[in-house]
Amino acid sequence: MGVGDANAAGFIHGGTIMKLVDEAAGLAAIRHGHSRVVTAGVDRMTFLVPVNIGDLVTFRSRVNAVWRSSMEVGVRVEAENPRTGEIRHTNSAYLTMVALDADGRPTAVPPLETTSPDDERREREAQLRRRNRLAEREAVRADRAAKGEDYG
Ligand SMILES: CC(=O)SCCNC(=O)CCNC(=O)[C@H](O)C(C)(C)COP(=O)(O)OP(=O)(O)OC[C@H]1O[C@@H](n2cnc3c(N)ncnc32)[C@H](O)[C@@H]1OP(=O)(O)O
Repeated sequence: MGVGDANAAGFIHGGTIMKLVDEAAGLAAIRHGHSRVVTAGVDRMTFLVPVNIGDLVTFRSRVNAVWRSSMEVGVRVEAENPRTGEIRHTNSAYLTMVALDADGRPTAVPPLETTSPDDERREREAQLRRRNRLAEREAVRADRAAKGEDYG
């Protein structure tokens, strides 16, 4: 990553990392669904340590779980200092991507084949994040309803 991507402190902008995370997630979802996809939500994005100017940054994305048209994609970001070879885990993110048909409507994607205990753990944790997200939405809806506020 170069100086054009950096902020005044000399670190790479979080927004630059987020854009590339989104692109990496999209590619994993397209590969799985064999269709075009859109980002429906970013369920989590963590910034563990900064990415420095000159770091070689790698984005690894994989589909963790599949529902009907939506998929959770996990992205792991690592930054390597090419002078020392030191590799740091800098970011993790979970995004929900939705597959679209030729008319732009959500369309079903193939089931996910889990082949290892790690795959099963990732799928289980993705189900947990989805349950938490939906439960939070319901809790906010109920709270607003109790106060007579609109839920957009
Ligand atoms: C790669 C990019 O950067 S694309 C640019 C950024 N993204 C966009 O512009 C997307 C804009 N949003 C949209 O087009 C729509 O809201 C869509 C396609 C995501 C969903 O459309 P909807 O009319 O709500 O479709 P619908 O209610 O049938 O839901 C389709 C699926 O999306 C899921 N979904 C919808 N909204 C969300 C959300 N906010 N978070 C997570 N999942 C969602 C639903 O759970 C459903 O999943 P399922 O089929 O696996 O059960």
